[in-house]
Amino acid sequence: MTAKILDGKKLSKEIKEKIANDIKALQKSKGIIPGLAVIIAGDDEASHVYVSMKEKACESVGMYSKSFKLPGTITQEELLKIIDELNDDEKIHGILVQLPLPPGIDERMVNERILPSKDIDGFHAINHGRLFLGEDSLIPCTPKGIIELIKYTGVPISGKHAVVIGRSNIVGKPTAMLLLRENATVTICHSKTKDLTSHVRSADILVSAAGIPNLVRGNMVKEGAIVIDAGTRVVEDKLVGDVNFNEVEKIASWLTPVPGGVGPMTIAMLLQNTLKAAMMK
Ligand SMILES: NC(=O)C1=CN([C@@H]2O[C@H](COP(=O)(O)OP(=O)(O)OC[C@H]3O[C@@H](n4cnc5c(N)ncnc54)[C@H](OP(=O)(O)O)[C@@H]3O)[C@@H](O)[C@H]2O)C=CC1
Ligand SMILES: Nc1nc(=O)c2c([nH]1)NC[C@@H]1CN(c3ccc(C(=O)N[C@@H](CCC(=O)O)C(=O)O)cc3)C=[N+]21
Repeated sequence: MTAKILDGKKLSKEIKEKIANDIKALQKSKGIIPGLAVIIAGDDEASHVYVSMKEKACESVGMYSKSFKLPGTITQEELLKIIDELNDDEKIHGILVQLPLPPGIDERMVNERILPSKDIDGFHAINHGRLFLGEDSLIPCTPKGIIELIKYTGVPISGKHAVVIGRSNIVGKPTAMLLLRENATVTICHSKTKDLTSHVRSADILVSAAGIPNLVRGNMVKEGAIVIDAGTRVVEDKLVGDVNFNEVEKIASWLTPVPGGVGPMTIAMLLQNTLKAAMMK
């Protein structure tokens, strides 16, 4: 079997076109232009690249965006003050604080300061809690994008065995919860998992979000599985995922590339969440 490529770039483009139309309609009916504020502290090069991608994406769909490029020496108090101002800013519907933050700043405290209704990353405890309760909420962008990609295959999720590698609060855990919501039987693996291969081998749907290149090899994957590679790591100036693409391509039914898979979907979902937050007003 040769896997069909799950093209996140193409799907994200389709989603962005729909968002652009919805924004026009919202502006016409209610006079609202969705606005996103992105805060970045420090001068990590990769983070700045992501932030400029987000700015460009906002512009491409007609969204208002405002970026705060802060020095790595910013104090927690100063950062919290900016969030307070943005919470009160009528033009801003979504606030994103680019992670990781400089050392000494409490990420949880910062995320909890964002109004849950403006938390378009879905990292506030209220939004995590709502997701776990199965209530409507702002859902973290990467997990949301992963589910969209799986749905795009047209293969039903219900009753399938889904294996998620990784249990972080921003990718692994919410992805597992969304798969459960779609009625998959879910296994979560992590660094202490014994015999990762035996779990992965029984997966009809595999999502890898560990950040370890070559973690998933061809001989670990079940014939015909859907494989989503959320991992990203720069190796010799190239962006690589967790999955050995050439090996797994021969076994899986569907496979996401890196780049061009989960990454562009994350950005599309960020815009979708900002639109949703603006529409909730
Ligand atoms: N494309 C995109 O839009 C995005 C991509 N990413 C990428 O996704 C990956 C994960 O991100 P994030 O969740 O923030 O990362 P974390 O480092 O927070 O989490 C990594 C997870 O992988 C687990 N893990 C590490 N090594 C192994 C192993 N050998 N076997 C099984 N599990 C393992 C860890 O287990 P334990 O909990 O035991 O430590 C942990 O749960 C990264 O590569 C990141 O760059 C992230 C966000 C967005
Ligand atoms: N508060 C917060 N929210 C985030 O959503 C968040 C964050 N912090 N910190 C960093 C991670 C990482 N992240 C990515 C987004 C897009 C791509 C993406 O579009 N990547 C392209 C390639 C880009 C390249 O070539 O480097 C792709 O995979 O095709 C990747 C990674 C969002 N993150």
